Amino acid sequence: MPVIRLENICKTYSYYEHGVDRLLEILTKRRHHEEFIALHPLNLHIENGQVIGIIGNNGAGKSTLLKIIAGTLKPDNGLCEVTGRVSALLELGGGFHPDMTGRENVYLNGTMMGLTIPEIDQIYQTIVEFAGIQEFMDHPVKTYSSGMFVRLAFAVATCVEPDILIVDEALSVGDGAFARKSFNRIMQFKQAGKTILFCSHSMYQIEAICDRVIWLEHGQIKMDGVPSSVVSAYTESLSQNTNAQLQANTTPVENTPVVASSQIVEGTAKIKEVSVTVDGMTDKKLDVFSLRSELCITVKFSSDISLPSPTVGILIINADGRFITSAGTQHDGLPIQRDSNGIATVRVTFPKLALLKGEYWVDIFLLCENAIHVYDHASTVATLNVRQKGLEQGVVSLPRQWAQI
Ligand SMILES: Nc1ncnc2c1ncn2[C@@H]1O[C@H](COP(=O)(O)OP(=O)(O)OP(=O)(O)O)[C@@H](O)[C@H]1O
Repeated sequence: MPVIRLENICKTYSYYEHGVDRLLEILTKRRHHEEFIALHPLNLHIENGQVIGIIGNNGAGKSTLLKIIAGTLKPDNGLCEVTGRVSALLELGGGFHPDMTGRENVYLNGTMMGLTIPEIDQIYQTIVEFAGIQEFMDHPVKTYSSGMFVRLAFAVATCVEPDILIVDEALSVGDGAFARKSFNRIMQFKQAGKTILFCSHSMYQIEAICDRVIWLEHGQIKMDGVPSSVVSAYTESLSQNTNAQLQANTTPVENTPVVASSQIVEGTAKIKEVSVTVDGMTDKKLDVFSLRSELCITVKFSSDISLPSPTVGILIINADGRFITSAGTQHDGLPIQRDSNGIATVRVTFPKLALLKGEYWVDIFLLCENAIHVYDHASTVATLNVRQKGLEQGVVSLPRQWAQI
């Protein structure tokens, strides 16, 4: 039986150009507003324990859908049935009263989620410890920084033992050590078999976490299925639109950049240096001879030594924004030994690089030990300009054997 059942749910927003237009509409009984359909009639069933990724372009209707499931927004029509306690992290400070203290807001939110005061008393300390803002709990939340807001909201949402957790990734993870902690928390929910709805623009994380993905486009379900299929169809559609945008938005950084320096913040890790060489040459733009050149990428990072060693990932992207290939120390089984300061350097070599002609960019990721949470990302550390002999087509040359039968 589904724990979430939506039948013919739809939502239209009204826009009034001037405040007075609402009044005019009532008085004149004539329409003085524009309408925008955010969700067309939509049907969706979600089973208990499923981890659902919601993806789609800006304005596709993801937040609208999630707010309806969370019960903070009423649909215009249709049936929305949700079984169990729902915790949602959708709007920064949503559900918090600005004039009330952190402590009062914990009690307010807890009661709104159906907990009794003794039940909230029992989890209060866990919430405070998870949020790590003990000394601010008696201050009004309007004095909080956005980071403190996120910490408290995440702690409340996940400590009340919800059956269904709805998370907008952008609002859940915050930064620094808290990012890792909150990500681990989401993974614990997954392992405990809870239902999770996870909205993110990071396709990597969607694929890593979810077991079903729903792609929304213009307020309709464009695709619903296993993550690998939906994510590749979505990224394919993005790559058709983003070529020009990517070119405009990406400023290649110097090769061998010092991305971060000195002391590492507790619970985090940083890329310190990256060096990309082709046949021993280092430059911002590198010439590569298909199937002959050797590409060598060296990454130095620093990390919190009290945590397991981070893992390193390399992503090669073409000028259309398509992910051509990736390689990671976790996937490839390289154990990384760090020095006593948490520093290590790893190198990956691609002999006889099998890319075909074209321009490619190299991105570097520093990830947690499970290669899910991203600590740090260095974008376009090098541009590879690949030339080739002959007319072989496509982006990669596959090893092969021909035979006449
Ligand atoms: N309260 C509102 N009043 C009017 N229009 C709204 C309101 N909330 C959302 N919209 C509009 O509805 C559409 C869908 O918005 P929604 O926030 O659901 O999209 P989204 O997929 O979550 O986008 P994003 O990825 O940018 O968060 C957008 O065009 C948005 O401008």
